[in-house]
Amino acid sequence: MDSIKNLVILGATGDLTSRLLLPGLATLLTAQPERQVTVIGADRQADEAWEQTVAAAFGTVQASGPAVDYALKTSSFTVCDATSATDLQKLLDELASPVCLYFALPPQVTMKSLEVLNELNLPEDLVLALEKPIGHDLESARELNRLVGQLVPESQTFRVDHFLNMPSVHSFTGLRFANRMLEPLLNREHVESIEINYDETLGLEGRAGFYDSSGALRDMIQSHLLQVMALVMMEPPSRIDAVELPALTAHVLRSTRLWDEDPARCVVRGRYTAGEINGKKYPDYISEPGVDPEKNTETFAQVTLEVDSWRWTGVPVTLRSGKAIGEPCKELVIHFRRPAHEYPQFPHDGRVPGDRLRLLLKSGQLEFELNVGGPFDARGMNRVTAQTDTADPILSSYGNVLRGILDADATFSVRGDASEECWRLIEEIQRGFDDGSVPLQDYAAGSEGPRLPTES
Ligand SMILES: O=P(O)(O)OC[C@H]1O[C@@H](O)[C@H](O)[C@@H](O)[C@@H]1O
Repeated sequence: MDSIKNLVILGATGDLTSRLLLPGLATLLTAQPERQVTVIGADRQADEAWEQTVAAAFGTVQASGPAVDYALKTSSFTVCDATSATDLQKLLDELASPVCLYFALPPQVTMKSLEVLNELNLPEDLVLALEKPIGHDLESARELNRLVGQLVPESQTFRVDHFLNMPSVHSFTGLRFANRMLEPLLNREHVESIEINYDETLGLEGRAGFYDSSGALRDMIQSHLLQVMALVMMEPPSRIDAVELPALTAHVLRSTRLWDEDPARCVVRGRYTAGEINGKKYPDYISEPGVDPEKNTETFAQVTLEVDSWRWTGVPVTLRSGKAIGEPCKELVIHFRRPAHEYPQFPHDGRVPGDRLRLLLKSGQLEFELNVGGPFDARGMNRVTAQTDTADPILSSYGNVLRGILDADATFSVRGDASEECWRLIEEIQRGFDDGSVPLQDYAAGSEGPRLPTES
């Protein structure tokens, strides 16, 4: 399929468009000056300031060059109710194919819109881009995937996950397969445990409407962290393409189960209470406007899993994400096993600690924490941290997302069955929430989060 020239954003007046989609597109257009993309903003109400919105969003990333100028010149806004058959048919009839419909809409509206599209004559090469959440449980995810499958083939369906498209996550894939230092070690023989942590200082930030029905488990673990885990732990692909990666990441997710049958022993959940971070005061989560205290929504979730496969059985993988955390880590950490043999000349009678590789997800910086020093060196053995700065990416996460969509390349998109596997796991965890075996612990905003199972 030709690369897509007409990008329709449904829900264009929303925050996602101005904060992430348009700046992401601008990074792509700056990097690829020959690309011609026309952005059509669409929403129920007219937006007289659309051109300024596009220009301002492009300005946030210092976009420049012919592709940026072309997009600024050709962009337009159209009034379109995404749940109206007449509006959608008119919109599609007026645009030259191939077209992408990007659903930057609340999930219920997206679902309604997909149902309406099912009644229309759709162009054969129509591409659909769907934001998370894909459903709210396993059954609704299946229903959504079934509906989308009636509209367009899977290869034209993009379930967006911007973590899968983070520059740091892409560069880890490069590090793993572009040299021999890492891939031979990534298995149960050499790896002790893996952590993926995404703690944020952010609190609710006025998002109760969405977040209070979601919580940390669904907002962050169901989607982003499980996807990153699957990419990091997949078998080596024979090609890096939209056939291999979605198949291999789905394989990891199918092999994943809770570390312990009893969620109480491998899941932690918490909710922040009042506190302060960097001089900013946070109220109790339950006092935030729009929050329903009866919902018991968690703002912190930690889950330990096992990928039950020849490569990974026995290696605990912990995924963690919390809001209002004092010193937030956003990282992938691979803990290696200790050396296979002990030498009395080494510290602690030879029991030196295992090495550690840490990837900072936001900056892309890599840290290797290694044991170094000679056995007869009077100074003894040291730990050194070597840092590799891979920051300054050309495309932002959403730039990568949009490159994939506009080139109809689903290599870093979430396949339907993978989204369902994630819900299978979430439902197992949810059972521990519902029966009270995983208590909702309080933690003060600004602290490290709730107490973990190993802490007294
Ligand atoms: O750090 P980033 O790229 O903004 O991603 C984190 C955000 O990802 C979003 O998908 C979640 O809904 C937010 O709650 C979260 O804060």
